[in-house]
Amino acid sequence: MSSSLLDLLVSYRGDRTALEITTSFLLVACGTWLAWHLAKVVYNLLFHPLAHIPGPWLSRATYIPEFYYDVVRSGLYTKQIQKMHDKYGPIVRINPHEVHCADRHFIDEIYAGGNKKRDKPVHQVRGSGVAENATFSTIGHDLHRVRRNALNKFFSRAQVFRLEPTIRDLAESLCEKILTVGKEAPFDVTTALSLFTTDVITGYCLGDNLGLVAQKGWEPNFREPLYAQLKLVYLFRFIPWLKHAGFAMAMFTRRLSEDMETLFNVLIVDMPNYVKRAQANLDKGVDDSEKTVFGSVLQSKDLPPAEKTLQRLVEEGFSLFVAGTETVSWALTVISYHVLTKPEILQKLTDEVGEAVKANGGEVPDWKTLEGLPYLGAVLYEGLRLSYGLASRSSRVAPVEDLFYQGTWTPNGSTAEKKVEYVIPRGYAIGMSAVITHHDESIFPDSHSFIPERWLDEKKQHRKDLDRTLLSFSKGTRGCIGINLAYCELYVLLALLVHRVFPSMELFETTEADIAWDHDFFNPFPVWGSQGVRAIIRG
Ligand code: HEM
Repeated sequence: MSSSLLDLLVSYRGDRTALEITTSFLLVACGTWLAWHLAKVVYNLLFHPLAHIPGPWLSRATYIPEFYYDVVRSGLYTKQIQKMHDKYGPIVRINPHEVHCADRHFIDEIYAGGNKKRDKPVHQVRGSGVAENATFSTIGHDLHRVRRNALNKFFSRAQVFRLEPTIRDLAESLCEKILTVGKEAPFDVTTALSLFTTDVITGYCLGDNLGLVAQKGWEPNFREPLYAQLKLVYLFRFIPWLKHAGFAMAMFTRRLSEDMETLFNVLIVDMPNYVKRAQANLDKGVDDSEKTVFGSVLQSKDLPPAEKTLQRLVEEGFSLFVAGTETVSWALTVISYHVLTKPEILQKLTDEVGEAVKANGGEVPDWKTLEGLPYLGAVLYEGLRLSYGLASRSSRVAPVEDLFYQGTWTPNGSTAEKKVEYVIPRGYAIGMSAVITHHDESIFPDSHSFIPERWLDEKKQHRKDLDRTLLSFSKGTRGCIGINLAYCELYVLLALLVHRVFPSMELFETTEADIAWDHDFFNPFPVWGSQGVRAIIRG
């Protein structure tokens, strides 16, 4: 405190020292702060609209447990949520304003489609970093519908069929690269696959792929920089302004790593240029709405001009880039691990794909034909189940209707089934987590094992009832828009890997711990210190 201010304070209260006045002021401020928070705790526990939902008192009263487990302990809150379900039942309150559900029968209510309105919770969306105006991060249902409709056509099945030859070329090139570069030294499988997924998404959405598969080795790639961004998502939920500081810092330090430098060049230099190019083409009357996502969005008649600004489109592009790379490469990594460690599964898969290749004149058939191969499909679905998509919960808010939950629960140590009924009032978040639902033993027995056969019925047909519980792509109006593109990539690349690469590929110093979910930052992460899934080409 400056001496003139001290003088002033002393002159006002001559009988007390400035120190005493300052101390009193601080005590009053702290007391008010404490009283306010205590009042909030009492309100949250006793009078809040979610007060009737069970859960640990500290989670019902404050965000402290979520902050502690997700930020301080790094992505561990989902595990605590699992424990809460074990103790309190299928519906639990995990923070003052949010409920979590572990009952698959409620999926269609939470992740509703059609005309039911579903917002995303603000707390969750804050984690989306700088792409806060992308479709993925849109909070309100109505704005989300407008933004998503503008993208829908570009991600339709018909559009993916049109671009399948490009995906196929890249998949063939990746197999070639693995077979040659993979002979020299063990390589990281996820990184190799992410070169393909990055090229696909940039080629598909921007019209130009980045040429990562075509480059000589595995570097540069975006895996580490993207993971570094993901590791901040929970921190941003609690301190949202940090995302701008974090972005500025990353800009400042980007020259420290070649990968970071390349990623930032794509996001900050290339992405705006792609938007400008699409706008220039539109102005010239050139129709590239089927070639680039920006061309498609700029031509949308439903989207008002405010939604077509350079900044918003760059954020949309950034979000597509992130959503479309790690998800696909992680699913294929998990599948590769299981197939290569289970000879009987590899054999069945090789036989089925081999037959299809024979019937197709020696070539791996197209996506449509591959979709008809039951065992290949079963392996893919089982891989999607155990790679989870998003590992952290994804919640929805029903803004104009209360949700009624009715279910049953048998508490631990009891044999008696209890009826459970709750109303989740409108305006409050409720979500589920794939890492919990995908281990519901009532529908996926021996759920931690990789068993493709569970997806096949007696007639070797795909079991649709299991699909209804698969949350890998989420469900409803906010479900994955890239699902067709993802399936095309997964079918085509997996069939090529089985036919051409797996016969000479061996895992290198890799165990199940390298793929099993240990913690999460949106995406699932294996145990700290994991060296990743590594492999080498023999012979
Ligand atoms: C195996 C691959 C993939 C998985 C497992 C996956 C999973 C998911 C999940 C779980 C969501 C819902 C997110 C939420 O609830 O907040 C989602 C949304 C989304 N995904 Fe995917 N995804 C995959 C591939 C792709 C691809 C290739 C793209 C391509 C662009 C993509 C683009 C998106 C977008 C834009 C959204 C937001 C949709 C919206 O909010 O309307 N995803 N994805």
